[in-house]
Amino acid sequence: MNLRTKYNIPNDAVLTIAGTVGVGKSTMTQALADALNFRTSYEKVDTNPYLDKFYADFERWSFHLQVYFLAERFKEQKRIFEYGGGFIQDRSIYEDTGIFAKMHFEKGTMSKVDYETYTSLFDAMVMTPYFPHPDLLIYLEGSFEDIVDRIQERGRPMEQQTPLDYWREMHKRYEDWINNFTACPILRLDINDYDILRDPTSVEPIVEKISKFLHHNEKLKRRHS
Ligand SMILES: Nc1ncnc2c1ncn2[C@@H]1O[C@H](COP(=O)(O)OP(=O)(O)O)[C@@H](O)[C@H]1O
Ligand SMILES: Nc1ncnc2c1ncn2[C@H]1C[C@H](O)[C@@H](COP(=O)(O)O)O1
Repeated sequence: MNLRTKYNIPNDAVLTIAGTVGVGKSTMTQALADALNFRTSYEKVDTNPYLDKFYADFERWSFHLQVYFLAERFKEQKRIFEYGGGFIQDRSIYEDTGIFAKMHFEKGTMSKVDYETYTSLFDAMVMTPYFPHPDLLIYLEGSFEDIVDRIQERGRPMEQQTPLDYWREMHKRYEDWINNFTACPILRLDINDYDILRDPTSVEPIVEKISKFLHHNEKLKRRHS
């Protein structure tokens, strides 16, 4: 019996994985998709035409990059909807505005007019009753030191050349962001509590937690309807 059946995870569920750069979202996306036999929706890094340029010059490229990410994630959202769910999504659309665009605006690497144009586009596309929110956002968290080690280990040159302060600022912002996040239910996982790379059996307790969470929320929804 596969884990989806064993833990009674609805086959149309949409689970999104959130967390700072390098925390382990893509690795978790693959592990959960394999365990549940779900499709994946990845953030494509290698084919992103702006990412390298952005890391070399934040001011010049931050608006272009945000618009690109928004378009890509929106297209993915449409694909997920067309398949009728059953997806694990590598990074949520909410992080683009709540973390990245906001941080670049507040740090002065995105102009006010660009930020306002971007947020009004984002709000019109996403913050509407017509936009399907995920059933669960799985938030991965860990210490700044562990996460920087992972960024180093993965070795993307553009990220290695970025000052540590950038990652420190992002790490802090993520903590504030998740503590105020309300768009959908959240399951928080500490990266020290599992090791899906070296121990494939560690995915099962995560699926069990997801199941409990989804069914608990389902009950709450029924009670309030
Ligand atoms: N559970 C884990 N234990 C140890 N290393 C991990 C784990 N998950 C991911 N990593 C490593 O951390 C790095 C970043 O992981 P990745 O999944 O690409 O992160 P993200 O998608 O959040 O940027 C990769 O080198 C990956 O192999
Ligand atoms: N919205 C974004 N703005 C700026 N940079 C972003 C955004 N979304 C992702 N990124 C960057 C961060 C990483 O360098 C790569 C991939 O992210 P990862 O967390 O490793 O999946 O894209």
